[in-house]
This record gives sequence, structure tokens and C-alpha cells, in this order.
Amino acid sequence: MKNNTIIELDNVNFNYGHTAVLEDISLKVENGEFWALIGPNGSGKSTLINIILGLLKPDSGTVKLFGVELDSFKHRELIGYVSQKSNSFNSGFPATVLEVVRSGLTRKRGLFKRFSKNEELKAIEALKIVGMDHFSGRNIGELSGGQQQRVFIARALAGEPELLVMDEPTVGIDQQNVSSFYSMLNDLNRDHGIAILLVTHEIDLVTDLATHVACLNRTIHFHGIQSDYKRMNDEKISKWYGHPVRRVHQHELGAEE
Ligand SMILES: Nc1ncnc2c1ncn2[C@@H]1O[C@H](COP(=O)(O)OP(=O)(O)OP(=O)(O)O)[C@@H](O)[C@H]1O
Repeated sequence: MKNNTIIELDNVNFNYGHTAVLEDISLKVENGEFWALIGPNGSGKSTLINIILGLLKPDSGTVKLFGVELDSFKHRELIGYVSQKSNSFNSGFPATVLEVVRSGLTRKRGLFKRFSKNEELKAIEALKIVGMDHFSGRNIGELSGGQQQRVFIARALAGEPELLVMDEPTVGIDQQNVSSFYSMLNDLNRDHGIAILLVTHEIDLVTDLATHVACLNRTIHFHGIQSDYKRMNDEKISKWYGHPVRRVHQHELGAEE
């Protein structure tokens, strides 16, 4: 299903009771783009994701996915979702890495049928993409948070999505592994052409990866290409964030451009 515009929000409003949480949100995500959605705590990021996933209905405005109005959209398999709470299995959880990834395929096979060889290969392929194929026989609960999160990306990839939506997938992952996690997302986007919508608090690191940035605090304060976001001064960002923000630039970290 090829459609250049993957997500199209037009004047979307959403309230919890009498509290306005999202106001006048308009945003377009095109095929192959990598969007970082940033904003302070409580700014409406998860609410917006839930609207895109069809879990919440906007009070007004329109949402189209792959060119189709949300109410009529049937191809949920085109969207893979990874939440911040995926990586919290305890060590005794009785499922192997391969089983977790294969469970991403069940929608297509129907219950109680055996997995075909082809599906098994798809699951292994997805694990290879996230660099976790050598863990396929291990119990999911024995892996670190970062490794579990890669497995959940593989699970989403096994369904062959065209868009990957992630809500703070690096929560609980240590800093060293966060960088390699983001570089894996970069490969997914560039080499496999998968569009990404990533909710994150990592306003420095991720904006070197994302092609586009949307800044949300109840309404969208900025949306556009990464270089324009980088050019904006920190005072402007602090203003809509509601508290002082200072971005650390790569050259300050001594990293090569
Ligand atoms: N089920 C709910 N009922 C009422 N209010 C809610 C509900 N869920 C969220 N809210 C409120 O809506 C606002 C937006 O919440 P949301 O979780 O979308 O923000 P967020 O940007 O994802 O926050 P965070 O970065 O802290 O995860 C907050 O003020 C929150 O308290």
C-alpha cells in the first residue's frame, strides 16, 4: 500500500473532560520520514500517539492514515507500535525471543495454526535487522531492557509495517545502549525505508537522527525539517517548553560531524 502521506492530521482537538489537551493540531508525515515528537511532561505526546493509533477519538478535526480517514482505515498491520513499557519482563517470563517476535505475525495466520517455515524465516530476518538473531532461543526475561526493546522492534517489523510508532522506547535503557539503539533506528529508516514517529525526551541526540521534528505543548509550536529545528535558538524552545532548555550540540561533545 503505497501512499506518500502516511499520517495527516488536520485541525485536531482533544479534551479529557473539560481540559483541552490537544488544540488545533495539523501535521503531515510522509513516506520514509523520521519524525521526533518532543515536548515537556504532560504536553499531550502520548495522547496524540493514541489518536494516531485509533485508541482515542478526537473531539474535532480529521485524521487520515495512508490517505484513508481513521474510521474507515482497515490496514492496521501497516503500523508497528512499540511502547515505553515493552521492556519490563521479569527473568522468569516463559517465552523465547523468537516466540515474542513470531507473536507479531499471529494476526495474519489465525489462531491455533502452526507457524509456516516462511513465517519463522521472517521472524529471524526481523531479529537480524535489529542485531538480535543470536539471542533467538533465549528467554525474553533474561535480556537487558535495551535488548528487550530491540526484540520488540523486531516483533513490530515482523508484521512488515511501513510506519513504526514509538513512545519513549529508550526509557530504562542505559546511555551507552541508547546511542546504539538510535543508530539502529537510523538504519531502519535509511536502509529499509520505514517511516518513524518517535516520542522522546532526548532533544539533543535524536534530532541528529530525525529528518523532521515536531514540538508539542498542547499545540504544535514548531514542525519542520531537522536543520530548521537546529537553527532555532534555545530561548524560543524554552518559551514553549515552559522552562529553560539548552541543547547540547555535537561539536560540544567532541563528536565528529
Ligand atoms: N486518562 C486521562 N484522563 C484525564 N487526563 C489525562 C488522561 N491521560 C492523560 N491526561 C492528561 O492529559 C495531559 C497530556 O497527557 P499525555 O500523557 O498525553 O502527555 P505526555 O506529553 O505524553 O506526557 P509525558 O511526557 O509525561 O509522558 C496531561 O495533563 C495528563 O495529565
